Amino acid sequence: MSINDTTVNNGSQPSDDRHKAIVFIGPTGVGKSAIGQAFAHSRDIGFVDSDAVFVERFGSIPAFFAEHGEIAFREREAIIVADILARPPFDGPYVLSVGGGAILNPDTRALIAKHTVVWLDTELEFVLPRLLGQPDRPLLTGDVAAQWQRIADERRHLYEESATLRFDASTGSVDELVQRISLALMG
Ligand SMILES: Nc1ncnc2c1ncn2[C@@H]1O[C@H](COP(=O)(O)OP(=O)(O)O)[C@@H](O)[C@H]1O
Ligand SMILES: O=C(O)C1=C[C@@H](OP(=O)(O)O)[C@@H](O)[C@H](O)C1
Ligand SMILES: [Mg+2]
Repeated sequence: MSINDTTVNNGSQPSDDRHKAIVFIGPTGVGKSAIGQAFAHSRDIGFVDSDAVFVERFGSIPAFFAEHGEIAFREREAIIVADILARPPFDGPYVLSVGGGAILNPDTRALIAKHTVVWLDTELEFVLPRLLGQPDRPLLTGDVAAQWQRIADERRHLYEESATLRFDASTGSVDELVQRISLALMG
């Protein structure tokens, strides 16, 4: 199965462009953190990753999952995203990359709907080599391929409903993807 490169919805736009975020969502391993950061750098705007903020505040994500469980993680993740969007650490537009499960929270979905939401989409075959090399994702235990596919399938409708723009991030370098996303966003 292949994914069409881009799909643009007429998503709601924030009233105040000064604080407009470009929010990267999508399944774990697709490149939200790497591409979000490179995209921000290319446009000389701020970048924040909600997982990085989580680690600053609460330490390692796998250790937190092991000690407190997913529900506790989700509660803190939702608060972090809400804090960033309410009080952005930058003046002007900025990029926010969230964790793959952030969109599970309905309040988070409502908050990001006021911004430009870029869904980085892909399929298992493209991310699996990366995931196998990075055993730091607490939901991907045991059969990593089966777990990734199950989680991606469960969340797909939430990515779809949240996205302003869907982008096939399966192939291409980070810099190439940044250029393609820029073109798709700016026209
Ligand atoms: N297009 C790409 N090409 C090559 N490596 C990539 C690409 N996108 C991401 N990566 C690498 O894959 C890994 C997972 O990317 P990451 O940005 O952490 O994904 P996410 O935040 O969506 O989980 C990182 O090591 C990253 O550098
Ligand atoms: O998919 C998920 O539920 C998660 C994805 C991770 O972020 P990335 O999507 O950036 O890997 C991180 O938030 C945590 O391990 C949970
Ligand atoms: Mg990430």
